[in-house]
Amino acid sequence: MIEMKDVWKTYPNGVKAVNGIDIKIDKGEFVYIVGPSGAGKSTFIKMIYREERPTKGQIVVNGTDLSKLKERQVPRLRRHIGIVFQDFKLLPKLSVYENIAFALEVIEESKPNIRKRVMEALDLVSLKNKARFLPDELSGGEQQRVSIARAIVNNPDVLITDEPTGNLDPETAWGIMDLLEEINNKGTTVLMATHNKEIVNTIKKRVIAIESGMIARDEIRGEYGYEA
Ligand SMILES: Nc1ncnc2c1ncn2[C@@H]1O[C@H](COP(=O)(O)OP(=O)(O)OP(=O)(O)O)[C@@H](O)[C@H]1O
Repeated sequence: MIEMKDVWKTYPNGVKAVNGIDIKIDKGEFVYIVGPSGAGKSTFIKMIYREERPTKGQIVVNGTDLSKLKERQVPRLRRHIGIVFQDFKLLPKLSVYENIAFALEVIEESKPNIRKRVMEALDLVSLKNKARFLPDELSGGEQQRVSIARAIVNNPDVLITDEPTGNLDPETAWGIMDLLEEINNKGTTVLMATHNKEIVNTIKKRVIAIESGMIARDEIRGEYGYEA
């Protein structure tokens, strides 16, 4: 599903963010990416959806060798990858419905099809009743649920989340975790970069720890392993 072979990333300013990573993540896994601030977690994640390109090494996602991917083929890769950010990144002037539909309209789905799929996604995140609301009329947890609905509306093979609970209070964060587990149980691979010690130590999953751009630990049912 996701495979990295001897992957390195040096940014143009000389920062060595990833220093020789080998990893394999299978279809249907749920993986936490943990590690100190600045360790390279976001860089690792960004390379999977081709937001950043490695300086060296091979990355294969869903059978596609990303180094062979032309710029115009990147949207097709992203159709198989849902992405959720800490700060939601919803479009402020579009309604909840439109924010989610936007992800489908760009791939030229028919209107009835869009409606069906957006409402299914909203149903999954229990927000059908807020379809017409604007993002800033929602709580943080609701906004994060909208961003998850947007990420999964294309039925992606992989859901990548970078600190999805970072801006949420603890109770809301647990609700987001229920949702990510539900999505994972339907077969979607979930990758979650997080600093949330309590969640990692309670909902046990594979833990990949990155330190100084290298894999420091890779455990099947791991612990967070750092002070919160
Ligand atoms: N676009 C960039 N240009 C230059 N350096 C960068 C860039 N993005 C990240 N870095 C540097 O690369 C290193 C790894 O950053 P990265 O964001 O991947 O870490 P992280 O583990 O996600 O950190 P955090 O937990 O704080 O989000 C850091 O030293 C950071 O300053």
